[in-house]
Amino acid sequence: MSCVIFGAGKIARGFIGHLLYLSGIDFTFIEYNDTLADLINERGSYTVNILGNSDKNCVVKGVRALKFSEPEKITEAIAEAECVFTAVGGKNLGGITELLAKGIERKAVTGKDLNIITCENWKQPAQILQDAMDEMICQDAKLYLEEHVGITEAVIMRSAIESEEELLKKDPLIVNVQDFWELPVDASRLAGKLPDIQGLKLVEEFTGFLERKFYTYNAANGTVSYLGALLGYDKLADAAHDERILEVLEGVYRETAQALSKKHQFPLEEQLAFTRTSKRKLQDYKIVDFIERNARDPLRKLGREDRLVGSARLVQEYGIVPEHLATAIAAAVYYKNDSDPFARELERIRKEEGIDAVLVNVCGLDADGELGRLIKSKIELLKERGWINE
Ligand SMILES: NC(=O)c1ccc[n+]([C@@H]2O[C@H](COP(=O)([O-])OP(=O)(O)OC[C@H]3O[C@@H](n4cnc5c(N)ncnc54)[C@H](O)[C@@H]3O)[C@@H](O)[C@H]2O)c1
Ligand SMILES: O=P(O)(O)OC[C@@H](O)[C@@H](O)[C@H](O)[C@H](O)CO
Repeated sequence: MSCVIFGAGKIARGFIGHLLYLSGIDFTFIEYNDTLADLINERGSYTVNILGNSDKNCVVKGVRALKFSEPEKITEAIAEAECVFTAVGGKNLGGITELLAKGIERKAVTGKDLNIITCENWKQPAQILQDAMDEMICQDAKLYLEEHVGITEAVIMRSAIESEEELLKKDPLIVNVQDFWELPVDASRLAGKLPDIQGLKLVEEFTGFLERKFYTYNAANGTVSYLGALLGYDKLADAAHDERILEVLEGVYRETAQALSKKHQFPLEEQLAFTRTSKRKLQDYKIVDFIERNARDPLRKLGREDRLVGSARLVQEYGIVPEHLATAIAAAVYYKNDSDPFARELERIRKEEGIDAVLVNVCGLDADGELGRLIKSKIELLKERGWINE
């Protein structure tokens, strides 16, 4: 029995690889970055640090990685696997479809079930892969794809964070993770059975779970991070205790909870309780997480379907004015970080082409539409407060 994990980054190593190792399941990472793949093969092991519960720290041993430049070996690994996970980032899913299709075609010869589980913060990642496979798979493997391949989603609630410089010197593959162990997976799209993986929880009524998590937890992370960055914070939990940020955060929770409970027909109280678990996590000092990690790649995080603009649009659809989400978006538009190429590009667009260009080309909004105007009014408000000084 074996599994394959596309990606060998923080979630791949710090959650999926960790759970598979604890379950005694053999697995192979498939990594785009050759240097990272080489490092994994050279060292063959890495440490997972459980934040606030070091008794549970774990050395994951016997690990190996294939590079994207080894398509034949990747095809073989997928053909031998029972389950394929992806943790590459939603925007990179298109970069793995060719390899995945080849693997499925090879696996078709065996006629055995294969499940593919996305582990991404993204809108409908399983559907993206399903559509791509439907289009790419050769005629001979089409029936196999239909009857024996499940393409489904997991919701990743554990945070996996880069470790401290000192520890990285000893083990460059080390990952710091939240003391959280459950991996919910949409059961309705599976083909046959999954291997017995510690923490994996099959959820029959999955509808909207990923969207609820994305537009609650990640919208909240974005809010705290982009406002926190403006106010000079470095760590997430510190920013999540600042009363000025909390006021916006509580408003964001109210807005998203109302829309999500209406859309997915959950009682509002249940959705509000979910927001409280998000707030507790954000404020947990044991989870040493950084504004920079959470704010990183603002071009993606300001995208039309992503955590802030996506949730603001959803909120509007349900007749609610996304006042607080618009404040968070205004802060994100002004995110600066010279060491992040995506933040540098955002700054360039903002300064050279103007706010409307950010709203149109980054956020996919009409700059003079209701949300566009609301965001611009919040930018003015943040300037008046002295939070934006540009
Ligand atoms: N880190 C977290 O706390 C966390 C929590 C929940 C969900 N997620 C989600 O998990 C996914 C992975 O996040 P992560 O934090 O592990 O990121 P990461 O950057 O640490 O890892 C992503 C890995 O994918 C590799 N990759 C594979 N194919 C690629 C391609 N075609 N182009 C570019 N890179 C490619 C990268 O080289 C990198 O090693 C994302 O969708 C993220 O939103 C992360
Ligand atoms: O992983 P990203 O870059 O999509 O987003 C950064 C964080 O919001 C994210 O990793 C959360 O910590 C994680 O989704 C757990 O809720």
